[in-house]
Amino acid sequence: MTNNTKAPKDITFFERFESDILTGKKTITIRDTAESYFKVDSEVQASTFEDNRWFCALRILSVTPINMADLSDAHAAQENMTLLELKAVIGDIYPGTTDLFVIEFSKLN
Ligand SMILES: CC(=O)Nc1cc[nH]c(=O)n1
Repeated sequence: MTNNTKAPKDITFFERFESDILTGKKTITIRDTAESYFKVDSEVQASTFEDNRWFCALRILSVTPINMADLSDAHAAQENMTLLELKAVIGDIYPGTTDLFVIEFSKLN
């Protein structure tokens, strides 16, 4: 039997976000549809994108669709950025993409 359900246990972050996650300053990540499949309440292992180095486990608290235009100061605060910085970062990572997902998490260890 083939199971095509995606149930990934891992998520990668750019190294520059690692310390903010470990210190609890960054509690969301904004991803495109390709990375919107995380299950609420699941535990995922966080590694660096650059060298795939594990740095912590996370609990997924919510996965919420959002349009780029609706990103707010509250989202920026959860990313430890200004809204201007957040929109620039997301625009760099996902150029031309407006359909996004806010993935809220808590650090487990
Ligand atoms: C590797 C990668 O895409 N990392 C991202 C993307 C968006 N937000 C974030 O916190 N980290």
